[in-house]
Amino acid sequence: MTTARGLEGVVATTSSVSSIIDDTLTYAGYDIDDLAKNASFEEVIYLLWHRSLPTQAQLDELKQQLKESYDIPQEIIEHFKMYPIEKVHPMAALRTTVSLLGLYDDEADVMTDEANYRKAVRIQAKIPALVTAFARIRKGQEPVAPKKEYGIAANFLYMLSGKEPTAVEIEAFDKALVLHADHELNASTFTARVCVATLSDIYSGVTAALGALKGPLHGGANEQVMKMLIEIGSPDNVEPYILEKLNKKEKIMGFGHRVYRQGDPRAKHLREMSKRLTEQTGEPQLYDMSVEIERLVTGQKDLPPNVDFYSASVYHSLGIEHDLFTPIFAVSRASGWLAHIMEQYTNNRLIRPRAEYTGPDMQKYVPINERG
Ligand SMILES: CC(=O)SCCNC(=O)CCNC(=O)[C@H](O)C(C)(C)COP(=O)(O)OP(=O)(O)OC[C@H]1O[C@@H](n2cnc3c(N)ncnc32)[C@H](O)[C@@H]1OP(=O)(O)O
Ligand SMILES: O=C([O-])CC(=O)C(=O)O
Repeated sequence: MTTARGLEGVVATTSSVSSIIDDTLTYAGYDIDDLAKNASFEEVIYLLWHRSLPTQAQLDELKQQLKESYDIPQEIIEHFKMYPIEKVHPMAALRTTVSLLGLYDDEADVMTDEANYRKAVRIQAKIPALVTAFARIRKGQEPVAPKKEYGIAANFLYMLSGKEPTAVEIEAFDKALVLHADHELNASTFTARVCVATLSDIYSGVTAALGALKGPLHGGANEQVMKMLIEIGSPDNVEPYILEKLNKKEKIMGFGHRVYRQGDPRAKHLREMSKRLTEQTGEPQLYDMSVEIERLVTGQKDLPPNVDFYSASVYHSLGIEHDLFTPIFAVSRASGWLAHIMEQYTNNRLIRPRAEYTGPDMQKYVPINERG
């Protein structure tokens, strides 16, 4: 048996959802650069779930289905109110309440393709309301009901603040959702596929994926990037801060990637958005610091930024609280998880690798009163 630590380089499944080939990312064959420029998040959801871009009628139908499912059960609002709120991270709240949503779905354990698609629509539609309701309740505010005329991006911003978002904010947020929607067999998607490959239900798969996304080596990195920008404080402090971290062999959040070597194609879009938005909000130093960090980390370690690096200053510029950055990633990535879960069901085999044993040799049981 050969051991691949972290499964590096192991091809664990076939998939037609997305690909990373020679540092180019595609969703069902469409280059991410093309989609970032032209597609809406709802179009991308359709693309990931059907592997083709929708006609206008197909897009309208999906949007309608999503809108009909925007609301979350009142029981979940009441549940949020029972949390020890000051101690609960929004990713923990989201992970818990996606699982809870399954209790209120009569089809939770119905395993037909049609029922799974209907549940995918419901989960995708409700995650924004879960994130924004929790974000408000923890501040003593009532949740804001979704507006049926809004798409997912506009609705998220609206439900979070209770104010009408501007066209610039909606466009930026929608593009961020497009850029984060899927990424081949990343850790959270793999987790989802492992879970549902036991023929467990779709809520279990998304709940498991949320647990994996939460970690700082994966989706949780975007919140850590913002923490670092705040700690650094000013462009002058970037060099001593980064060099000290690198000397101590600490990781710089938002850099490096298991698959990309030349760089993450999504980062340049977020970099450009960060420049524009930080200028508009009067905090250009956040972008300046980010660029200086990139120059140093790339120069010293040859590690380019990943999707999480510039997304931090983008979300901050949209007025979003920093511990909501990873839940926002989940709002988008749910679309990819759901595509992969449905793909796994249609061509399922249990996922069960082996471990190379490194424990003690065969031993004889010793009764407890004879142990030294
Ligand atoms: C959406 C996403 O999930 S994108 C990734 C988000 N995560 C982060 O930004 C966290 C920081 N980055 C990392 O921890 C890693 O680059 C990962 C987890 C993304 C990829 O990890 P792996 O492929 O397992 O690489 P691994 O952690 O083994 O690193 C290889 C080498 O590069 C170094 N390295 C990797 N990333 C970084 C970093 N961000 N800062 C400093 N050094 C790094 C490691 O210290 C290691 O050095 P060594 O060989 O001298 O020990
Ligand atoms: O693919 C990965 O390993 C992590 C990543 O960039 C993502 O999930 O978007």
